[in-house]
Amino acid sequence: GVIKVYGAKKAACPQRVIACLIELGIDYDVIFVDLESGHHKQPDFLALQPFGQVPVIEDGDFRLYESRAIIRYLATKYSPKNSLNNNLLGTNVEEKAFVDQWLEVEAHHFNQQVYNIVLELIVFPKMGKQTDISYVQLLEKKLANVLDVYEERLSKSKYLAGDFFTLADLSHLPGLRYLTTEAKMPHLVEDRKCVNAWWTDISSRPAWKKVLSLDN
Ligand SMILES: N[C@@H](CCC(=O)N[C@@H](CS(=O)(=O)O)C(=O)NCC(=O)O)C(=O)O
Repeated sequence: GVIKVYGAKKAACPQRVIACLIELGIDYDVIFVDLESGHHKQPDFLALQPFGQVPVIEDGDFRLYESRAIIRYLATKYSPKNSLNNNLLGTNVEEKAFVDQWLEVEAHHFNQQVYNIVLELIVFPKMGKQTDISYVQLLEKKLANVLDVYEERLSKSKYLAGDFFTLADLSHLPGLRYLTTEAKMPHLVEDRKCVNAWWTDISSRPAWKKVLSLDN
């Protein structure tokens, strides 16, 4: 049956899952969860996801949350077997390990800064809360140091895990989009030749462009 994605098409972590579903050519339905109205904190949703966050997927009677766990599950279950150039999980043990390494780096180093930048620059102002500019400047500095590591890696490898696009690259798409648009920090990407070439490449993939064309 069709996979259900509880979330919103404009929300970063649901976008991570939807991009993966489209890359794999899997049918899905988004069940809108209105974060603005706090639906994600209501008992009916908390029964699906105890932390009150989106996305959650349902694949038949199998339910899963945490977007990075979801994309690993989808790629494992639905990747065309023995396909070389579009195996999102990597094609050998070392490459698979690099996919895991860079997914962890994205979650613990990259996303850590981007998430707080988005809170300070986008979420808090919507809630009438002041932006802590000096904290944003600290986050930007930390993120610059993280992206220097990416620049070094991408000077040696076309994609983070090797010669092909994998979940490690895909996982960065929502955060990099925020950074280069609403967060008004495109220089963090554009000032780094290899990071910029990588971002241009992965963000021009049809699946990601499809995600950006979805409403709500
Ligand atoms: N680690 C989780 C994070 C999910 C998350 O933070 N989702 C946000 C929405 S978004 O960041 O994806 O846009 C959310 O539900 N926030 C509401 C809340 O945390 O109360 C994942 O990867 O799924």
